[in-house]
Amino acid sequence: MDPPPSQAIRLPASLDDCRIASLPPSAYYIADFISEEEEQFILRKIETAPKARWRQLTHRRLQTWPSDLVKNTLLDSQPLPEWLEQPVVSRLLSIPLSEGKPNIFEPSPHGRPNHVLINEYPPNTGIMPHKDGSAYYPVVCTVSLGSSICLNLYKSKEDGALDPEPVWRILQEPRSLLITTADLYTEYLHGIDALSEDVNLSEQTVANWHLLRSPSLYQDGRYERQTRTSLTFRDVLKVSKLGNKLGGMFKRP
Ligand SMILES: O=C(O)CCC(=O)C(=O)O
Ligand SMILES: [Fe+2]
Repeated sequence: MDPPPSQAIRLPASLDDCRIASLPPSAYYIADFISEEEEQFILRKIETAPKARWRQLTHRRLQTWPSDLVKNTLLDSQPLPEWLEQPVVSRLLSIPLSEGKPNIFEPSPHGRPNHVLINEYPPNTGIMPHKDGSAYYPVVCTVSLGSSICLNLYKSKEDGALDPEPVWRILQEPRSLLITTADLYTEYLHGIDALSEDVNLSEQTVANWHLLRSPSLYQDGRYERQTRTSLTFRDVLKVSKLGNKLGGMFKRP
């Protein structure tokens, strides 16, 4: 299965050009981050991965690449497979934060994402509001495939309880990239409602409305979900070179 030829995707000159202005710093949304051919290619790779790659939760299933974390640590020093590096990681690293500035992963420990979580959401499936925790550098890059879906952002109340009404909603279209960082990583929770359709979609209720590829699709305020697959690219802070250590243990003195 060969990757599709690199398409003429026109990326923004910098992330500044696609910042979601109505959110606290900083979140970025690029509607056309990959082509339809690239979307299909990645979906095929996920589908044809060995069955043992899938972890089945009650409603959702997921894959982790190159492997699961153990105590917040990436034990496997293997690189990501080529189909996750190209085109997504290379494109992520090619966009400067502002013109003339480095990319968003430049200050991260490994200078690039080293881990990808793949989540599959059939209609009526979501993910409970949560924070991503301390295992990762606080930059989250999410590529969406197959369907649009709404991500909700929540604020915790003073007493730590969750305010059940989301403060913002971000609509993620298929082939889009969403990047969330900083306060959105540390102070807010994110989640997806388990719905068959997203409702009440409008310029007033969707934070990234002006950055959408096809706002006219949501003109009546509703979107009936198909299966949406997300790829979450992050830099795991702790990487243990277990393989090398084991190699060392078996060396002759
Ligand atoms: O699928 C998504 O967009 C969110 C996934 C997520 O929040 C997570 O796996 O931590
Ligand atoms: Fe998350």
